[in-house]
Amino acid sequence: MITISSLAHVYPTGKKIYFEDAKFLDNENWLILGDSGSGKSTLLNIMTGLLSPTKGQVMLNETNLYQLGGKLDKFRAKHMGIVFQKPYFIQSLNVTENLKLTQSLAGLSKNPERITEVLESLGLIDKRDAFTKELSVGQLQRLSIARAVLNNPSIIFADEPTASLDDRNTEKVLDLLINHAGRQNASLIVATHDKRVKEMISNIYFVNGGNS
Ligand SMILES: Nc1ncnc2c1ncn2[C@@H]1O[C@H](COP(=O)(O)OP(=O)(O)OP(=O)(O)O)[C@@H](O)[C@H]1O
Repeated sequence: MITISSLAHVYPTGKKIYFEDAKFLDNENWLILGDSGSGKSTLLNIMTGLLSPTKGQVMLNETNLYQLGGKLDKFRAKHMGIVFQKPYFIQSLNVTENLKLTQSLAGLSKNPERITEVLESLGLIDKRDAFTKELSVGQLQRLSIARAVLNNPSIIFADEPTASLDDRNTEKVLDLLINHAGRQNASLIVATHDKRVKEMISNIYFVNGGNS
């Protein structure tokens, strides 16, 4: 479960954004909706520990993210899966090596069986030795999901995961995300503008920019 309370962020430009308190429970799928510029990415960055909020707190179960100090990066790698709008991978490593890196950044021991299992479930096993530049956009997005679910995180975040995908791949990618989150009893939190995604997830958290 992830809980946000009294969250607000002020950018150096003076732009202030306030966020309603919320609890996102295990096994729940949520959409983060809001107009362009309302603060969806800001919220995801705060919830993933990438942007320290000006005020308020983020608790993942019993852990207060912003009290972790130097342990935050390893904590994130172990307990959170993140799918970004544009997948980025280490170009000089192949698919399997990129996933091995995800295990080691979380301080986990090597688990090649888990890598095989995840690649199989995402239809990427025949690409295990390929370099990421050899993958299509849809395959890269599935590899992002592989990386996000690999360490069995308790929460999976996705920021506009379907923006560059056609209808068929959008449905596939969303199905896979929902499926994997469900299998792991994780919560899934998706920020999107995509109407196609809105039909597939029913819990909605609105970001209204908290104009002030
Ligand atoms: N680094 C920054 N410095 C100053 N202002 C910023 C910064 N990042 C975002 N903002 C401002 O904060 C507000 C929220 O931005 P954010 O990217 O979170 O919105 P969003 O809802 O994700 O938008 P979109 O749907 O267009 O991606 C916007 O007004 C934006 O201009």
